[in-house]
Amino acid sequence: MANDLLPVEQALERILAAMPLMPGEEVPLTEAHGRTAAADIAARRTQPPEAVSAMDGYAVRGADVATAGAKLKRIGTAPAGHVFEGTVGPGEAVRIFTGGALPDGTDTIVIQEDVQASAEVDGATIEVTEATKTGAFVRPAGLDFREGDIRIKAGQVLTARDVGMAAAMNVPWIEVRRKPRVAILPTGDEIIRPGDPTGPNKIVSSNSYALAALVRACGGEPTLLGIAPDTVEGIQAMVRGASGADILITTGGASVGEHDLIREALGTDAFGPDGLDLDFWKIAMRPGKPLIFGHVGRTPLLGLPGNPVSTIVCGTIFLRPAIATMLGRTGPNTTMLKARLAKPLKENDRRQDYLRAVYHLDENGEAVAEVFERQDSSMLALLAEANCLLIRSPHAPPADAGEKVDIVPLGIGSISI
Ligand SMILES: Nc1nc2c(c(=O)[nH]1)N[C@H]1C(S)=C(S)[C@@H](COP(=O)(O)OP(=O)(O)OC[C@H]3O[C@@H](n4cnc5c(N)ncnc54)[C@H](O)[C@@H]3O)O[C@H]1N2
Ligand code: MOO
Repeated sequence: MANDLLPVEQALERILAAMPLMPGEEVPLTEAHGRTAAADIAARRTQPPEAVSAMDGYAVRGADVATAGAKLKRIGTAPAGHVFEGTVGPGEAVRIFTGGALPDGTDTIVIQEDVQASAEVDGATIEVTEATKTGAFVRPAGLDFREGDIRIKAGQVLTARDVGMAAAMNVPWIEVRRKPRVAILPTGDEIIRPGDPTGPNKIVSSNSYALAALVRACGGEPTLLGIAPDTVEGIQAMVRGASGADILITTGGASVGEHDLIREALGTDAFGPDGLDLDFWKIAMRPGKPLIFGHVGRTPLLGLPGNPVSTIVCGTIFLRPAIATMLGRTGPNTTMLKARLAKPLKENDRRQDYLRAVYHLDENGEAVAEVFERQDSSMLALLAEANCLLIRSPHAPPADAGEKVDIVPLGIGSISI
Protein backbone atom coordinates (compact mmCIF):
# COMPACT_ATOMS: atom_id res chain seq x y z
CA MET A 1 0.00 0.00 0.00
CA ALA A 2 1.36 3.41 -0.93
CA ASN A 3 2.54 5.41 2.05
CA ASP A 4 0.34 8.52 1.98
CA LEU A 5 1.38 9.27 5.54
CA LEU A 6 3.84 12.06 6.32
CA PRO A 7 7.05 10.81 8.02
CA VAL A 8 7.42 11.85 11.67
CA GLU A 9 10.62 13.86 11.02
CA GLN A 10 8.92 15.93 8.31
CA ALA A 11 5.85 16.50 10.47
CA LEU A 12 8.10 17.72 13.29
CA GLU A 13 10.09 19.96 10.96
CA ARG A 14 6.92 21.59 9.66
CA ILE A 15 5.52 22.13 13.13
CA LEU A 16 8.74 23.64 14.47
CA ALA A 17 9.14 25.91 11.45
CA ALA A 18 5.72 27.42 12.20
CA MET A 19 6.31 28.16 15.89
CA PRO A 20 6.46 31.83 16.90
CA LEU A 21 9.35 32.97 19.13
CA MET A 22 8.05 34.28 22.45
CA PRO A 23 8.92 37.86 23.42
CA GLY A 24 11.25 38.52 26.34
CA GLU A 25 10.20 39.56 29.85
CA GLU A 26 12.24 40.48 32.92
CA VAL A 27 11.97 38.25 35.99
CA PRO A 28 13.72 38.47 39.35
CA LEU A 29 16.25 35.76 40.13
CA THR A 30 13.84 33.98 42.45
CA GLU A 31 11.54 33.33 39.46
CA ALA A 32 14.26 32.45 36.97
CA HIS A 33 14.82 28.74 37.59
CA GLY A 34 13.68 26.64 34.61
CA ARG A 35 13.05 29.70 32.43
CA THR A 36 14.94 30.29 29.17
CA ALA A 37 17.40 33.19 28.88
CA ALA A 38 16.31 35.57 26.12
CA ALA A 39 19.71 37.26 25.86
CA ASP A 40 23.34 36.64 26.78
CA ILE A 41 24.10 37.63 30.36
CA ALA A 42 27.40 39.37 31.11
CA ALA A 43 29.01 39.73 34.54
CA ARG A 44 28.54 43.16 36.14
CA ARG A 45 31.56 42.66 38.38
CA THR A 46 34.84 40.78 38.65
CA GLN A 47 34.94 37.85 41.05
CA PRO A 48 36.80 37.93 43.32
CA PRO A 49 37.07 41.68 42.93
CA GLU A 50 40.58 41.65 44.43
CA ALA A 51 43.11 39.01 45.49
CA VAL A 52 41.80 37.15 48.54
CA SER A 53 42.94 34.42 50.87
CA ALA A 54 41.72 30.86 50.23
CA MET A 55 42.52 29.79 53.82
CA ASP A 56 42.62 30.93 57.42
CA GLY A 57 46.19 31.94 58.27
CA TYR A 58 48.61 34.85 57.81
CA ALA A 59 49.21 37.11 54.83
CA VAL A 60 52.92 37.54 54.34
CA ARG A 61 55.61 38.41 51.81
CA GLY A 62 56.61 35.20 49.99
CA ALA A 63 60.33 35.95 50.35
CA ASP A 64 59.96 35.82 54.15
CA VAL A 65 58.58 32.26 54.27
CA ALA A 66 60.59 30.43 51.57
CA THR A 67 62.26 28.45 54.36
CA ALA A 68 60.91 27.22 57.66
CA GLY A 69 61.79 29.02 60.89
CA ALA A 70 61.02 32.63 59.93
CA LYS A 71 59.76 34.75 62.84
CA LEU A 72 57.31 37.47 61.83
CA LYS A 73 55.43 40.16 63.69
CA ARG A 74 51.62 40.17 63.44
CA ILE A 75 50.69 43.80 62.72
CA GLY A 76 46.95 43.56 62.04
CA THR A 77 43.90 41.49 61.06
CA ALA A 78 41.91 41.09 57.78
CA PRO A 79 38.70 39.06 58.10
CA ALA A 80 36.49 38.60 54.99
CA GLY A 81 34.75 41.85 54.15
CA HIS A 82 37.31 44.06 55.96
CA VAL A 83 40.50 45.48 54.54
CA PHE A 84 43.76 45.92 56.44
CA GLU A 85 44.56 49.50 55.53
CA GLY A 86 48.34 49.50 56.02
CA THR A 87 51.18 48.03 54.00
CA VAL A 88 52.94 44.88 55.15
CA GLY A 89 56.72 45.15 55.18
CA PRO A 90 59.50 42.53 55.45
CA GLY A 91 59.27 40.49 58.65
CA GLU A 92 55.59 41.38 59.11
CA ALA A 93 52.35 39.39 58.83
CA VAL A 94 48.61 40.12 58.95
CA ARG A 95 46.17 37.66 60.48
CA ILE A 96 43.73 36.76 57.66
CA PHE A 97 40.68 34.57 57.21
CA THR A 98 39.21 32.78 54.20
CA GLY A 99 37.87 35.38 51.76
CA GLY A 100 39.83 38.25 53.34
CA ALA A 101 41.50 40.69 50.91
CA LEU A 102 45.28 40.43 50.70
CA PRO A 103 46.83 43.52 52.34
CA ASP A 104 49.22 45.64 50.29
CA GLY A 105 52.71 44.23 50.31
CA THR A 106 51.64 40.58 50.71
CA ASP A 107 51.48 37.89 48.05
CA THR A 108 51.34 34.65 50.04
CA ILE A 109 49.24 32.96 52.72
CA VAL A 110 50.77 30.74 55.38
CA ILE A 111 48.02 28.54 56.79
CA GLN A 112 47.60 28.69 60.53
CA GLU A 113 48.46 25.00 60.90
CA ASP A 114 51.99 25.89 59.71
CA VAL A 115 52.51 28.62 62.29
CA GLN A 116 53.26 28.81 65.99
CA ALA A 117 51.83 32.04 67.35
CA SER A 118 52.87 33.50 70.71
CA ALA A 119 49.29 34.78 71.13
CA GLU A 120 46.05 35.35 69.13
CA VAL A 121 46.44 39.15 69.17
CA ASP A 122 47.99 41.82 67.00
CA GLY A 123 51.59 42.37 68.10
CA ALA A 124 52.17 38.63 68.63
CA THR A 125 55.19 36.88 67.15
CA ILE A 126 54.51 34.04 64.75
CA GLU A 127 57.00 31.38 63.81
CA VAL A 128 56.54 29.77 60.42
CA THR A 129 57.12 26.03 60.84
CA GLU A 130 56.77 24.97 57.15
CA ALA A 131 58.38 26.53 54.09
CA THR A 132 55.62 28.06 51.91
CA LYS A 133 55.79 28.87 48.20
CA THR A 134 55.19 32.44 47.04
CA GLY A 135 51.57 32.81 45.93
CA ALA A 136 50.33 29.90 48.06
CA PHE A 137 46.60 29.97 48.94
CA VAL A 138 45.99 33.26 47.12
CA ARG A 139 42.93 33.59 44.86
CA PRO A 140 43.85 36.29 42.34
CA ALA A 141 41.31 38.94 41.30
CA GLY A 142 39.06 37.59 38.52
CA LEU A 143 39.89 33.94 39.25
CA ASP A 144 36.21 32.99 38.86
CA PHE A 145 35.09 35.50 36.20
CA ARG A 146 35.68 39.06 35.03
CA GLU A 147 33.32 41.96 34.44
CA GLY A 148 31.87 41.62 30.92
CA ASP A 149 32.38 37.85 30.71
CA ILE A 150 29.30 36.13 29.25
CA ARG A 151 28.55 33.19 31.51
CA ILE A 152 24.92 32.55 30.47
CA LYS A 153 23.94 32.34 26.83
CA ALA A 154 20.62 33.20 25.18
CA GLY A 155 18.56 30.03 24.75
CA GLN A 156 19.94 28.35 27.88
CA VAL A 157 17.43 26.86 30.29
CA LEU A 158 18.39 28.36 33.63
CA THR A 159 19.52 25.80 36.16
CA ALA A 160 19.94 26.41 39.86
CA ARG A 161 23.66 26.81 39.05
CA ASP A 162 22.88 29.51 36.50
CA VAL A 163 20.68 31.34 39.00
CA GLY A 164 23.60 31.31 41.45
CA MET A 165 25.91 32.42 38.65
CA ALA A 166 23.67 35.37 37.75
CA ALA A 167 23.50 36.41 41.40
CA ALA A 168 27.31 36.20 41.72
CA MET A 169 27.57 38.33 38.56
CA ASN A 170 25.41 40.92 40.34
CA VAL A 171 22.52 40.51 37.88
CA PRO A 172 19.29 40.64 39.94
CA TRP A 173 16.80 40.46 37.02
CA ILE A 174 17.01 38.25 33.96
CA GLU A 175 15.34 38.64 30.59
CA VAL A 176 13.66 35.33 29.84
CA ARG A 177 11.24 34.21 27.14
CA ARG A 178 7.61 34.59 28.09
CA LYS A 179 6.00 31.20 28.72
CA PRO A 180 4.01 30.13 25.66
CA ARG A 181 0.27 30.11 26.41
CA VAL A 182 -0.96 26.69 25.44
CA ALA A 183 -4.74 26.36 25.21
CA ILE A 184 -5.96 22.80 25.63
CA LEU A 185 -9.33 21.75 24.26
CA PRO A 186 -10.52 18.20 24.81
CA THR A 187 -13.45 17.20 22.59
CA GLY A 188 -16.09 14.50 22.71
CA ASP A 189 -19.66 14.03 23.98
CA GLU A 190 -18.45 11.21 26.23
CA ILE A 191 -15.76 13.32 27.93
CA ILE A 192 -16.26 14.62 31.48
CA ARG A 193 -13.97 16.31 33.99
CA PRO A 194 -12.36 14.35 36.81
CA GLY A 195 -14.85 14.35 39.70
CA ASP A 196 -17.89 15.06 37.51
CA PRO A 197 -20.96 12.82 37.96
CA THR A 198 -20.09 9.79 35.89
CA GLY A 199 -22.16 7.28 33.92
CA PRO A 200 -21.90 4.24 31.67
CA ASN A 201 -20.81 5.99 28.49
CA LYS A 202 -18.60 8.57 30.05
CA ILE A 203 -14.81 8.86 29.85
CA VAL A 204 -12.92 11.07 32.26
CA SER A 205 -10.66 13.50 30.45
CA SER A 206 -7.18 12.36 31.27
CA ASN A 207 -5.79 14.05 28.19
CA SER A 208 -6.31 17.64 29.27
CA TYR A 209 -4.69 17.11 32.66
CA ALA A 210 -1.78 15.08 31.33
CA LEU A 211 -1.17 17.70 28.66
CA ALA A 212 -1.39 20.57 31.12
CA ALA A 213 1.26 18.88 33.27
CA LEU A 214 3.41 18.16 30.23
CA VAL A 215 3.13 21.78 29.09
CA ARG A 216 4.21 23.04 32.51
CA ALA A 217 7.12 20.59 32.66
CA CYS A 218 8.26 21.84 29.25
CA GLY A 219 8.14 25.51 30.26
CA GLY A 220 4.71 26.55 28.92
CA GLU A 221 1.61 27.97 30.60
CA PRO A 222 -1.42 25.71 30.05
CA THR A 223 -5.03 26.87 29.94
CA LEU A 224 -7.83 24.32 30.05
CA LEU A 225 -10.67 25.51 27.85
CA GLY A 226 -13.37 23.13 29.04
CA ILE A 227 -14.74 20.29 26.96
CA ALA A 228 -16.13 20.74 23.45
CA PRO A 229 -19.09 18.57 22.47
CA ASP A 230 -19.13 16.61 19.22
CA THR A 231 -20.93 19.36 17.32
CA VAL A 232 -19.58 21.76 14.75
CA GLU A 233 -21.03 24.75 16.61
CA GLY A 234 -19.74 23.59 19.97
CA ILE A 235 -16.18 23.11 18.73
CA GLN A 236 -16.25 26.43 16.91
CA ALA A 237 -17.49 28.35 19.94
CA MET A 238 -14.77 26.96 22.15
CA VAL A 239 -12.01 27.49 19.61
CA ARG A 240 -13.06 31.13 19.22
CA GLY A 241 -12.52 31.47 22.95
CA ALA A 242 -8.86 30.51 22.59
CA SER A 243 -7.84 33.66 20.76
CA GLY A 244 -5.15 34.71 23.26
CA ALA A 245 -3.25 31.45 23.00
CA ASP A 246 0.16 31.05 21.36
CA ILE A 247 -0.83 27.53 20.31
CA LEU A 248 -4.09 25.60 20.50
CA ILE A 249 -4.11 21.89 21.22
CA THR A 250 -7.22 19.83 20.63
CA THR A 251 -7.58 16.22 21.60
CA GLY A 252 -9.98 13.75 20.00
CA GLY A 253 -12.07 14.10 16.89
CA ALA A 254 -8.98 13.84 14.69
CA SER A 255 -9.75 10.60 12.93
CA VAL A 256 -12.14 9.58 10.16
CA GLY A 257 -15.39 8.74 11.98
CA GLU A 258 -18.52 10.85 11.56
CA HIS A 259 -18.05 12.24 15.08
CA ASP A 260 -14.46 13.24 14.32
CA LEU A 261 -15.25 16.84 13.60
CA ILE A 262 -12.16 18.94 14.19
CA ARG A 263 -11.24 19.46 10.55
CA GLU A 264 -14.86 19.92 9.49
CA ALA A 265 -15.78 22.33 12.28
CA LEU A 266 -12.70 24.47 11.84
CA GLY A 267 -12.45 24.31 8.04
CA THR A 268 -12.97 27.62 6.23
CA ASP A 269 -16.32 26.47 4.83
CA ALA A 270 -17.79 26.16 8.31
CA PHE A 271 -15.61 28.52 10.36
CA GLY A 272 -15.15 31.38 7.91
CA PRO A 273 -12.03 33.04 6.51
CA ASP A 274 -10.09 32.53 9.76
CA GLY A 275 -10.72 28.79 9.55
CA LEU A 276 -8.17 26.03 9.51
CA ASP A 277 -5.33 26.50 7.10
CA LEU A 278 -4.31 22.85 7.12
CA ASP A 279 -0.62 22.04 6.84
CA PHE A 280 -0.97 18.28 7.21
CA TRP A 281 -3.22 15.53 8.52
CA LYS A 282 -2.16 11.94 9.14
CA ILE A 283 1.39 10.91 9.78
CA ALA A 284 3.36 7.66 9.68
CA MET A 285 3.37 7.23 13.44
CA ARG A 286 1.95 4.79 15.95
CA PRO A 287 0.37 5.95 18.12
CA GLY A 288 -0.54 9.28 16.56
CA LYS A 289 -1.62 8.60 12.98
CA PRO A 290 -4.47 11.14 12.70
CA LEU A 291 -2.37 14.10 13.91
CA ILE A 292 -3.57 17.43 12.51
CA PHE A 293 -1.45 20.54 12.11
CA GLY A 294 -2.32 23.94 10.68
CA HIS A 295 -3.38 27.44 11.71
CA VAL A 296 -6.71 28.83 12.81
CA GLY A 297 -6.33 32.48 12.00
CA ARG A 298 -2.79 33.21 13.21
CA THR A 299 -2.84 30.59 15.95
CA PRO A 300 -1.05 27.30 15.32
CA LEU A 301 -3.37 24.34 15.92
CA LEU A 302 -2.08 20.91 16.85
CA GLY A 303 -4.90 18.38 16.77
CA LEU A 304 -3.92 15.33 18.80
CA PRO A 305 -5.64 11.96 18.51
CA GLY A 306 -8.00 11.27 21.40
CA ASN A 307 -6.58 8.00 22.67
CA PRO A 308 -4.82 8.86 25.93
CA VAL A 309 -1.52 7.25 24.95
CA SER A 310 -1.61 8.87 21.51
CA THR A 311 -2.16 12.26 23.11
CA ILE A 312 0.75 11.94 25.53
CA VAL A 313 3.14 10.37 23.04
CA CYS A 314 2.35 13.08 20.45
CA GLY A 315 2.66 15.67 23.22
CA THR A 316 6.12 14.31 23.98
CA ILE A 317 7.33 14.04 20.40
CA PHE A 318 5.77 17.23 18.96
CA LEU A 319 4.51 19.59 21.64
CA ARG A 320 7.60 19.43 23.85
CA PRO A 321 9.96 20.50 21.04
CA ALA A 322 7.35 23.01 19.83
CA ILE A 323 7.41 24.72 23.23
CA ALA A 324 11.21 24.55 23.29
CA THR A 325 11.29 26.28 19.90
CA MET A 326 8.87 29.00 21.06
CA LEU A 327 11.18 29.57 24.00
CA GLY A 328 14.19 29.86 21.67
CA ARG A 329 15.89 27.04 23.51
CA THR A 330 19.19 25.76 22.21
CA GLY A 331 20.20 22.13 22.49
CA PRO A 332 18.56 18.95 21.24
CA ASN A 333 14.78 18.94 20.97
CA THR A 334 14.28 15.45 22.30
CA THR A 335 16.73 13.57 24.47
CA MET A 336 17.46 10.13 23.04
CA LEU A 337 19.55 7.32 24.45
CA LYS A 338 20.81 4.06 23.02
CA ALA A 339 19.61 0.89 24.71
CA ARG A 340 19.93 -2.82 24.06
CA LEU A 341 16.79 -4.84 23.47
CA ALA A 342 15.89 -7.25 26.27
CA LYS A 343 13.74 -9.31 23.88
CA PRO A 344 13.47 -9.66 20.10
CA LEU A 345 11.03 -7.50 18.12
CA LYS A 346 9.03 -8.31 14.99
CA GLU A 347 9.53 -6.37 11.77
CA ASN A 348 7.67 -3.08 11.62
CA ASP A 349 5.09 -1.84 9.13
CA ARG A 350 4.94 1.61 7.50
CA ARG A 351 4.38 3.65 10.68
CA GLN A 352 7.17 4.75 13.01
CA ASP A 353 6.44 3.10 16.34
CA TYR A 354 6.88 4.65 19.76
CA LEU A 355 6.67 1.54 21.89
CA ARG A 356 6.00 1.80 25.60
CA ALA A 357 8.91 0.21 27.42
CA VAL A 358 10.92 0.21 30.62
CA TYR A 359 14.68 0.55 30.64
CA HIS A 360 17.22 0.04 33.37
CA LEU A 361 20.99 0.20 33.61
CA ASP A 362 22.66 -3.22 33.71
CA GLU A 363 25.74 -4.10 35.78
CA ASN A 364 27.96 -2.42 33.12
CA GLY A 365 25.93 0.77 33.28
CA GLU A 366 24.40 0.08 29.83
CA ALA A 367 20.72 0.75 29.19
CA VAL A 368 18.56 -2.31 28.49
CA ALA A 369 14.98 -1.78 27.32
CA GLU A 370 12.06 -4.16 27.58
CA VAL A 371 8.99 -3.46 25.46
CA PHE A 372 5.54 -4.15 26.92
CA GLU A 373 3.64 -6.97 25.17
CA ARG A 374 0.52 -4.86 24.80
CA GLN A 375 0.73 -1.57 22.96
CA ASP A 376 -2.92 -0.53 22.72
CA SER A 377 -3.06 3.27 22.58
CA SER A 378 -5.97 3.36 25.03
CA MET A 379 -3.89 1.81 27.84
CA LEU A 380 -2.81 4.66 30.04
CA ALA A 381 -1.82 2.35 32.91
CA LEU A 382 0.98 0.89 30.79
CA LEU A 383 2.17 4.31 29.69
CA ALA A 384 2.22 5.44 33.30
CA GLU A 385 4.36 2.39 34.14
CA ALA A 386 6.73 2.92 31.20
CA ASN A 387 9.84 5.05 31.62
CA CYS A 388 10.73 5.36 27.94
CA LEU A 389 9.43 5.15 24.39
CA LEU A 390 11.35 2.81 22.12
CA ILE A 391 11.52 4.01 18.52
CA ARG A 392 11.05 1.59 15.62
CA SER A 393 11.57 3.09 12.17
CA PRO A 394 9.05 2.38 9.42
CA HIS A 395 9.73 -1.03 7.86
CA ALA A 396 12.42 -1.86 10.43
CA PRO A 397 13.46 -5.53 9.99
CA PRO A 398 13.06 -7.99 12.89
CA ALA A 399 15.47 -7.18 15.72
CA ASP A 400 17.25 -9.66 18.01
CA ALA A 401 17.66 -9.38 21.74
CA GLY A 402 20.83 -7.37 22.45
CA GLU A 403 20.48 -5.15 19.37
CA LYS A 404 20.91 -1.43 19.93
CA VAL A 405 17.84 0.77 19.57
CA ASP A 406 16.91 4.39 20.23
CA ILE A 407 14.81 5.24 23.26
CA VAL A 408 13.27 8.49 24.44
CA PRO A 409 13.44 8.52 28.24
CA LEU A 410 10.28 9.97 29.74
CA GLY A 411 11.86 10.98 33.02
CA ILE A 412 14.17 13.68 31.72
CA GLY A 413 12.43 16.96 32.45
CA SER A 414 13.48 20.45 31.56
CA ILE A 415 14.31 21.59 35.09
CA SER A 416 17.79 20.91 36.25
CA ILE A 417 20.07 21.71 39.12
N1 LIG B 1 -11.68 3.60 10.65
C1 LIG B 1 -10.67 4.15 11.32
N2 LIG B 1 -10.82 4.33 12.63
C2 LIG B 1 -9.80 4.88 13.33
C3 LIG B 1 -8.60 5.21 12.69
C4 LIG B 1 -8.50 5.01 11.29
O1 LIG B 1 -7.44 5.32 10.68
N3 LIG B 1 -9.57 4.48 10.66
N4 LIG B 1 -7.58 5.69 13.46
C5 LIG B 1 -7.54 5.24 14.80
C6 LIG B 1 -6.49 5.88 15.51
S1 LIG B 1 -4.93 5.45 15.09
C7 LIG B 1 -6.72 6.72 16.53
S2 LIG B 1 -5.40 7.34 17.41
C8 LIG B 1 -8.04 7.08 16.96
C9 LIG B 1 -8.04 8.58 17.30
O2 LIG B 1 -9.18 9.14 16.92
P1 LIG B 1 -9.73 10.55 17.38
O3 LIG B 1 -8.67 11.55 17.51
O4 LIG B 1 -10.82 10.85 16.45
O5 LIG B 1 -10.21 10.27 18.88
P2 LIG B 1 -11.67 9.98 19.43
O6 LIG B 1 -12.34 9.05 18.50
O7 LIG B 1 -12.30 11.26 19.70
O8 LIG B 1 -11.27 9.25 20.74
C10 LIG B 1 -10.52 8.07 20.74
C11 LIG B 1 -10.58 7.46 22.13
O9 LIG B 1 -9.96 8.32 23.06
C12 LIG B 1 -10.86 8.65 24.11
N5 LIG B 1 -10.66 10.05 24.48
C13 LIG B 1 -10.94 11.12 23.73
N6 LIG B 1 -10.67 12.24 24.40
C14 LIG B 1 -10.20 11.88 25.59
C15 LIG B 1 -9.77 12.59 26.73
N7 LIG B 1 -9.78 13.93 26.75
N8 LIG B 1 -9.33 11.91 27.80
C16 LIG B 1 -9.33 10.55 27.78
N9 LIG B 1 -9.75 9.81 26.72
C17 LIG B 1 -10.19 10.46 25.65
C18 LIG B 1 -12.21 8.48 23.50
O10 LIG B 1 -13.18 8.27 24.46
C19 LIG B 1 -12.01 7.27 22.63
O11 LIG B 1 -12.08 6.09 23.38
O12 LIG B 1 -8.97 6.74 15.99
C20 LIG B 1 -8.86 5.39 15.54
N10 LIG B 1 -9.95 5.09 14.67
O1 MOO C 1 -2.34 6.33 16.08
MO1 MOO C 1 -3.55 5.75 17.02
O2 MOO C 1 -2.82 6.90 18.04
O3 MOO C 1 -2.55 4.31 16.77
O4 MOO C 1 -3.98 4.88 18.42
